[in-house]
Amino acid sequence: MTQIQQQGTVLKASQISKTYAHDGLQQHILVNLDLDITRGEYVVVMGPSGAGKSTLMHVLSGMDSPTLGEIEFDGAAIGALNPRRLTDFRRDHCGFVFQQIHLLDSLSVLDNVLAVGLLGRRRRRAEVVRRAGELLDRVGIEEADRGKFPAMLSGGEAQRVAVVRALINSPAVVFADEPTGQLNSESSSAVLDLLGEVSAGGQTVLVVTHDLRSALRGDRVLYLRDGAIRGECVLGRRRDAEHDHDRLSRLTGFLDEMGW
Ligand SMILES: Nc1ncnc2c1ncn2[C@@H]1O[C@H](COP(=O)(O)OP(=O)(O)OP(=O)(O)O)[C@@H](O)[C@H]1O
Repeated sequence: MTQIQQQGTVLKASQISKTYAHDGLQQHILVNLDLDITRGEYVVVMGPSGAGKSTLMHVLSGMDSPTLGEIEFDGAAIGALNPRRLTDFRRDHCGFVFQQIHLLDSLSVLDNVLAVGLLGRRRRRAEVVRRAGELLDRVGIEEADRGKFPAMLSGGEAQRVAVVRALINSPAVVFADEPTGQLNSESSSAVLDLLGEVSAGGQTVLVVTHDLRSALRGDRVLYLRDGAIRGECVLGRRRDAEHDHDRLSRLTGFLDEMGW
């Protein structure tokens, strides 16, 4: 895998389809979908339940493979990687906030984060510990809670730890499926601020959400229905996204048009 380009397309999906077979019937979840994502872009995916949003995230991140079509990361087809290289790709370049990727029950909060932070790349432990502390502070996980095991956390706390774990390696692409689904307004803002910052710093962020406030943070909002992108709303970059009325009216207008 080559070095990440400084600009241009970081992730490209060409004519991807995903089909599942149920009782002899085929269910087409993604249908001939094309998508180009620019390095550093903050892309939001919205759409009705069952539209294929999570499936799209799984396929784009190499967690699952498309039935047809190709995904390229930085110009290299990830479908051509053998299982070991694919694991390396995910470890070195991707961060995940997916419901299916649970925290490890046998590790404390801090160790869950460090386990990912110390994987693969040679990084100084002290530096990883410092960064973990900084990120945990940012999402409001107190020092006293960092020795706790996942079973002792609320759903919202676990979700915030999962966000920190996804960011600890400064991955090129952060895939976040409903990262604020279990959070109150204050914690949501903390998580969304962090995602905005990493994107401003050049990392690419992909967020699936049903929440308008979360969607307002995106540079571009895609609307997925029946496995295809039915439209997109380019909001552009804006720091104070939640208080920008023009941005809100453009997004709500777009979502009305999409039948949301
Ligand atoms: N592994 C699987 N095997 C069979 N069907 C699947 C599988 N994964 C997803 N599906 C089906 O694909 C469809 C799309 O699911 P997906 O989770 O991608 O939708 P979504 O847009 O993320 O929905 P939601 O907003 O409710 O999370 C659903 O009908 C789901 O049942």
